[in-house]
Amino acid sequence: MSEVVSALADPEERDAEASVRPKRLGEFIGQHRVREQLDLLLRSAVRRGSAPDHILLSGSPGLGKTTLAMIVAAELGSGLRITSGPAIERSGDLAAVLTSLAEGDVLFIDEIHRIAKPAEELLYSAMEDFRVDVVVGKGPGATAIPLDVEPFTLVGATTRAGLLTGPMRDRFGFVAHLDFYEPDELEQVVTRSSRILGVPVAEDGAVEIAGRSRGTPRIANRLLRRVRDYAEVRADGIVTREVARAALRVYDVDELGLDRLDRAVLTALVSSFGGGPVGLSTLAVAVGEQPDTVEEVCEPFLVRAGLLARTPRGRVATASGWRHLGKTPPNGIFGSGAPPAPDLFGLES
Ligand SMILES: Nc1ncnc2c1ncn2[C@@H]1O[C@H](COP(=O)(O)OP(=O)(O)OP(=O)(O)O)[C@@H](O)[C@H]1O
Repeated sequence: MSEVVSALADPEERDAEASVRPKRLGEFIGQHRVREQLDLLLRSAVRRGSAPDHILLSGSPGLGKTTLAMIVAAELGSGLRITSGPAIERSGDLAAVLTSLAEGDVLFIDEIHRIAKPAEELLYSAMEDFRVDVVVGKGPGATAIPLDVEPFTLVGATTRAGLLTGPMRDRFGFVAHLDFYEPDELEQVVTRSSRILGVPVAEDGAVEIAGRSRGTPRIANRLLRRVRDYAEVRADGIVTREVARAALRVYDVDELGLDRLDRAVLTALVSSFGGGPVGLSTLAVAVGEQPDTVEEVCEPFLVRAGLLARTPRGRVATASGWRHLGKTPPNGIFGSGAPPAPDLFGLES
């Protein structure tokens, strides 16, 4: 996957990201409705002196779920424990985390839809009754030992809300979906981060970066760092529109913000499969990526940008998708009339 949108494997990138992470709700840009609702939830809990309801956050990678979980703990003045669904393989792993929580702690479970089934069941009783039954031994001699869990708030994050089981979803008292950000909000993200990082950015430079950030703050911050590198080495250090454009050409980010992988997906769809429909796994093989990456990282933005649509028969390139690649869409193709609806068949999870 392109380094510009890939996950944060690099510790340096992780540190750079942490340094610009908003610490309090008031610093969190955009997502006004979610922010207002969270503000009420947290303030009322503080006033009552009790733990707020469990919180479920869904949305594409890099939209601020981890940031919000940290903010929840900060606003409550509570401790924060962070884990992830794939890291919890056995229910014993989860029981150990749960029973070590202090009263009022916030437990953040990223990718909660990937938690193993037995651990998920253990989580139900912890969320509802602040109690877990730890099974000791095997077979007929196995005994369940009930253990108390201090009242805590679970913050679950998922990129695939549709994959959560009903019982799991029902146990969250507050459910919020994070949307892609508007360009003016991303411009604020870029301006704020440039101040923290000490990078001189002209207004038109911030606008240019924001417009190519795929609606995602993480990408806005990452593009800012790459454009800064370019400005320092090949220009006078100031990020202007021209500098941003030249830098993003080097990094293969086009004017809509599509990177190499996004374009590879769209190109495969149009050139190898005649515009579709084609199944997700076939498309993923064609671009040499995991189906999950194509589905969770590329598709939500391509769908939102109106370049790709998901249909019951598979993925199809819209007329705008063809045109974005400089090709003429065939007659009668999906989306050649009205602008395509983001997810016509409700397949987006
Ligand atoms: N609303 C926001 N305002 C300012 N910066 C933000 C906002 N949301 C996210 N960011 C920035 O984007 C980066 C990525 O955010 P975060 O790690 O919270 O995303 P995420 O949704 O948890 O992603 P993933 O699902 O991949 O873990 C953070 O470093 C943060 O600085």
